[in-house]
Amino acid sequence: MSDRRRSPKIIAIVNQKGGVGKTTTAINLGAALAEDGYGVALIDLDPQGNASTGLGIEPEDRQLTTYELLLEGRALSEVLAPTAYENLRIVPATPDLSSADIEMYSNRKRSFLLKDALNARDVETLDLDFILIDCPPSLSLLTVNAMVAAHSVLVPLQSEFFALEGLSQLMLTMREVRQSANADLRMEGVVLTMFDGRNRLAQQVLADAKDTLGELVFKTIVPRNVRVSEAPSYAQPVLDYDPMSKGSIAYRELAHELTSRAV
Ligand SMILES: Nc1ncnc2c1ncn2[C@@H]1O[C@H](COP(=O)(O)OP(=O)(O)OP(=O)(O)O)[C@@H](O)[C@H]1O
Repeated sequence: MSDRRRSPKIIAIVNQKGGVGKTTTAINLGAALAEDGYGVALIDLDPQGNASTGLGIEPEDRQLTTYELLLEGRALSEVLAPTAYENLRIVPATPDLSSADIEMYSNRKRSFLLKDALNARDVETLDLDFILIDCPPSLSLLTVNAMVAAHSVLVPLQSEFFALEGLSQLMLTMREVRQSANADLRMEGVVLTMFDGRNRLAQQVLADAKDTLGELVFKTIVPRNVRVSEAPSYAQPVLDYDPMSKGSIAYRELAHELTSRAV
């Protein structure tokens, strides 16, 4: 581990399109970073709670969740749950979080609730290098909270028709957040997911993404790989379920690409 920070780097995993690989990337990038010895906390900010399920947190074990972190003043240290990986912990989510958007609106600090929770003093004592935030498929107040709290945004992009269409709206939201609440918010990068190199459309999406976004496109491309899609039903990251699968190799590469940049 090259650069152990006192304050973790906070990365929001965002795409308002559903089913593009946000949760899969949060779980497996988190697992790959943890495998490399980094301390990682994954915050499940999606009321579907798929990241929590995918990491084996049973619904009955989700007493303290992202909801309590955001709306009931619980500290990160209280709501973090262990996973099978020593270095990977998670703040789980339940469907309760779906009402958070509405409840937050009446709060004057509604966009800053997650930032305030992650700025609390206890966070520096938790031995964390990265906090990954798995966002819901919308640009709702929950996602805005993630962007306000984060140092950077990582966008999983599924290699399919219209993949790039939603990006301009996402960039616009980032610009608004920069202007109003988080001037330093950076684009960490765009990672192509579920990529099938034999598919001409996928190749076209990759070419278009590189044209539009240049260096912001990660060199690592996550292939479509059935082992990746099987792993959540065994409540495991694919890195555990099938360590040598193409999906596992890609997520390890993504972790290396991320950490080889200035953190
Ligand atoms: N590389 C991959 N190869 C095969 N299947 C994949 C891959 N990545 C993700 N999937 C599958 O695609 C589906 C959607 O992925 P995922 O849940 O990560 O997307 P999401 O963007 O988090 O969805 P939502 O917007 O609903 O939160 C899941 O069934 C997942 O297992």
